[in-house]
Amino acid sequence: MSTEPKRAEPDEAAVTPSLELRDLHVSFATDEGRLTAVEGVDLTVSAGQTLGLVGESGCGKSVTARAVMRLLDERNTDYSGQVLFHGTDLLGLPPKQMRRYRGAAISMIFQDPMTSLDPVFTIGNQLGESLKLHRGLSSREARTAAGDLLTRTGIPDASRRLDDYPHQLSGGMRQRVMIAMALAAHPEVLIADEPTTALDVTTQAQILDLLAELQQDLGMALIFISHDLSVVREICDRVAIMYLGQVIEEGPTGQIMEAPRHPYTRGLMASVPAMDRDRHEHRLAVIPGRVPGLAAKPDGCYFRPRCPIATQVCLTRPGVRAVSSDARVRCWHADHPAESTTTAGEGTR
Ligand SMILES: Nc1ncnc2c1ncn2[C@@H]1O[C@H](COP(=O)(O)OP(=O)(O)OP(=O)(O)O)[C@@H](O)[C@H]1O
Ligand code: NI
Repeated sequence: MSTEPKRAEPDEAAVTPSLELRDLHVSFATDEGRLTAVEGVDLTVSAGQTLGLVGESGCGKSVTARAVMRLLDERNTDYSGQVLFHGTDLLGLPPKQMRRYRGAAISMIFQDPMTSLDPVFTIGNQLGESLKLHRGLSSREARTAAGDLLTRTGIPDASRRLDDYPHQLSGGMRQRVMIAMALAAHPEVLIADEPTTALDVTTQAQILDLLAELQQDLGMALIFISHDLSVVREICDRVAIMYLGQVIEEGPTGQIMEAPRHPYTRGLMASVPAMDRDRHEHRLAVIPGRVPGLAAKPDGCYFRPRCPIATQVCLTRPGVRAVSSDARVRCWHADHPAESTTTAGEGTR
């Protein structure tokens, strides 16, 4: 708020973005024709900042992340728009040059650690290779650094763990190792795609705390992908809510949580029991209906068939509107912020 005293550290506006997505579109050639999974996404994240990417299953969160990393199979994928890393458009890079960024300047961690850990090599071996490659360390230096990294991620008795294979570790420990792997190159941008979904509640909380702490210490820009608004509330500075490939609302976390404008965001909010991290099934049932397939996008506003306040105007596709200096929404009926629990009762215009 403008009435708050100025703090000593630079404010967000003064920081240049680490990563900027501009009008990103991602489509796939499929048997059903060309399907657009990401449609006009604009997002920015700066050093030291955490951006949450939220939405139900199939809304395009992972495709957005994988597009940034150029991890999608490019034989049947089309991109348009830009993914700017300090001004360089990653989408325009030849694959060879992209490899210099992927896993180095920009790193990603996944829900399932086994997708990034190789079962046939020890933890120390894998971490060490990454450290040698990205930081030019000798084998001996790499082993020491690997132990330090594991310690940093809260693995007890880290130097002994170096000789373990991934299957010898618990799920939570594997997730920590994966975080260590992702951090080995000192990335400027870290993308975490539902990194705690597969874990029990206690371990989830520990991993989230760890991520938040490392992000602060290392000053990374963090993109945190989740179904779960209650988790996002704890660690994200800003949130972008996605629906069917579009960002439908975006802004500072507090503002979005306290005064969501889009009916979809309100629905998500209403389905979050306070501070409860382990009841996905119950929550997702609260918004009636389900996310349509990409081959069956509705006319007009994509959320219209499920929306409690849709009117005639919603048959026309809404554009993005600024609702404050740093928040945007894609809805015809977003003029008045509402209590998060209120999803109905707004009249027509
Ligand atoms: N290679 C592909 N070819 C065709 N469609 C795809 C491909 N990859 C993803 N999709 C589709 O893109 C849409 C967005 O998928 P995405 O994985 O990004 O969703 P998400 O928001 O990450 O969901 P979840 O929360 O389940 O992880 C889905 O409809 C998915 O089926
Ligand atoms: Ni996903």
